[in-house]
Amino acid sequence: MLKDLVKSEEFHLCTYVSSEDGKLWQQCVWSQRGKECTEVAKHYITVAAKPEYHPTLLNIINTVVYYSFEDAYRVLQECKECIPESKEVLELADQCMKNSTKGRFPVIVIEGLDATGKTTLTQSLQEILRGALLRSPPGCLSQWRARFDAEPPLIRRAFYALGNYISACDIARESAKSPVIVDRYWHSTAAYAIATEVGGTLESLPSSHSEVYRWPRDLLTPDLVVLLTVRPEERARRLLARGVEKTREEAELEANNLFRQKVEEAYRRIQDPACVVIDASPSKEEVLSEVLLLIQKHCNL
Ligand SMILES: Nc1nc2c(ncn2[C@@H]2O[C@H](COP(=O)(O)OP(=O)(O)OP(=O)(O)O)[C@@H](O)[C@H]2O)c(=O)[nH]1
Ligand SMILES: Nc1ncnc2c1ncn2[C@@H]1O[C@H](COP(=O)(O)OP(=O)(O)O)[C@@H](O)[C@H]1O
Repeated sequence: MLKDLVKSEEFHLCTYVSSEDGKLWQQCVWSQRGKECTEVAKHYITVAAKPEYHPTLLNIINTVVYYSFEDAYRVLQECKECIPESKEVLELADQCMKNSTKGRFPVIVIEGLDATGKTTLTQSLQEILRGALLRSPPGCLSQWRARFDAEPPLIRRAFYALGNYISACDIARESAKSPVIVDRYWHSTAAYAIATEVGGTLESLPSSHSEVYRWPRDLLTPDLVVLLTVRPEERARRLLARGVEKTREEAELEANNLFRQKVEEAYRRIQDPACVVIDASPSKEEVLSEVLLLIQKHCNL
């Protein structure tokens, strides 16, 4: 490109030089074919204060993380012409009560990266607590999941957000009858969206008090959220042993340690309710008994 510039009749070029006193200057030069370069401007470069939010954060709220049913619903409404499946998702969303209210029984959400043991633990908890086992996105959306996973973040995350609201409707109904165990819910939606959208290192994640981690006002709040964590090598061993096809994001988690760390850190920063972190590396039986103790303590069960 530079050689194309030099061939052109005239061009402007900026270079950065430091003066003896250590100051940094931007020197803009202008040149005409065959003539000497002429300095046209010289600017002193100063260090700006670190912005409150990482630039990639500014477009997260309500474009990849949704904080109300309406915001997520509106995105899929816009997609009805180009993604016909949106109509059916919206019809299911229409049937769910907005602002579903939790029943008198406790609602426990189990979160964690793939292969941390959520499926195993939630099935055992369902049996022991004689509760209902739900998941987000709910089964009624499974047939369209791959379709929306292929869409850009704006649409994909709206799909998962609506999935949480539809699951919330099921949680409200079931928690009137028995304890409810949920395999993934809002924390997964927010953590994967934030970790995917925020570039850079762990330091680029919004600070723990950022509004990006707040719980949606209109989404049913669980009594307890347990985050299962496992050492990366143990998780890889379990994934291999399970031999199940990974989602694109799981493949990404495998390949990209930084992305995995960002997802886990985003999980930990979400508030109201915050996750209770459990090391799920021990045996299934040990993990189960630790989580049961936690449930007894938090939910008086
Ligand atoms: N459930 C859920 N999954 C999401 C969401 N956003 C992204 N994902 C992706 O979907 C993958 C897992 O979806 P699941 O339906 O839980 O698939 P699974 O095989 O049951 O995963 P495990 O529950 O970890 O066994 C996650 O690992 C993410 O890569 C979300 O909002 N909710
Ligand atoms: N505590 C544990 N110790 C050893 N292996 C486990 C444990 N929990 C689950 N597993 C095994 O790890 C694999 C992934 O577990 P799974 O429950 O499917 O995780 P997730 O639902 O989080 O993806 C399965 O083969 C399962 O049998």
